[in-house]
Amino acid sequence: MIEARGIRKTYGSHQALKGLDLNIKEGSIFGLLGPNGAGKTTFIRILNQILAPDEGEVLIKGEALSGKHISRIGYLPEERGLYPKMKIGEQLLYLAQLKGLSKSQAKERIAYWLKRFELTDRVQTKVEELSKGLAQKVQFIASVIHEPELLILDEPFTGFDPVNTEHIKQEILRLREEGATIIFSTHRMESVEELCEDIVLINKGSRLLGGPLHEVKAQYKSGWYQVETEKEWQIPTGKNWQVEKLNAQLGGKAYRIHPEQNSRAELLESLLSSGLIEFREEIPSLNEIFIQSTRNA
Ligand SMILES: Nc1ncnc2c1ncn2[C@@H]1O[C@H](COP(=O)(O)OP(=O)(O)OP(=O)(O)O)[C@@H](O)[C@H]1O
Repeated sequence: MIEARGIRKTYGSHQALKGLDLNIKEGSIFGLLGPNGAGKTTFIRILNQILAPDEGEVLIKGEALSGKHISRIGYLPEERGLYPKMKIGEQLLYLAQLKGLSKSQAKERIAYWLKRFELTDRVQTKVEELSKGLAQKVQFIASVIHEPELLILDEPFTGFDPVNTEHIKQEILRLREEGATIIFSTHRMESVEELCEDIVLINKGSRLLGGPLHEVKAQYKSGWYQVETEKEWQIPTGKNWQVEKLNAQLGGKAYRIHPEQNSRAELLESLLSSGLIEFREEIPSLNEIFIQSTRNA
């Protein structure tokens, strides 16, 4: 859906993007990650054509990104941009028409979305009279009202309570099911783990790592296992395995074990003879991967 090649952007003497390359698959939820100041917003602004790159190109379905794509993109910016004095209904009507909907189409979709978000009775309420979470819902509606093919969500969960966060997650998944490609930028790694198939982590304007989330996680495995056995377990003789004792959770004996490479089968066999209750490979969280990789960069 999106191919970015060699994107460079400089503000004054500061290079915000230093030749960024990335690919985003059609119909996927793509995590655009990176520490503060990495260049994520700059890239998002380039996709939205608020900024032009100094060098490089962005292709959308193989075509150079241009003005004609604007109505096919939806954007939920991190800095929210609603007019505080406008009523919700008027506000959405205005924004939907800006994205190319006719008045009657816009009214129909507004009614549909306000109902979905239980805001129908607030249609005459001014944005400034809404709580942060309700205003966020209106902003979310504004970004999806024209049924964009590409939806860019910058920190979409800010200001939402856990129930509304879950509601928005379900809406995002539903939009993906309906065919939208979604770019999701956030510092909340646990929601990236829940939603994204592919990620890119950018740091200081360049790609640090990326790919399918499960492959990224596999690359960062430490080789440690957490296990619980019914009986005391002894390391088989002649093995140079590292072992730490843990608190048992299931009434047995618990360990953290790092066998030598390619010894997983042997480890399992040995544990089985002590009555294996639980066996779990330690998979690093995306949060750990983020911290470790950006610290080492
Ligand atoms: N208009 C601007 N003028 C000058 N420098 C800018 C401007 N906008 C961004 N920058 C700088 O460019 C770099 C990248 O900023 P950008 O906003 O793209 O980062 P980000 O990854 O979105 O960060 P955050 O996670 O903090 O939102 C930063 O060093 C920032 O200070």
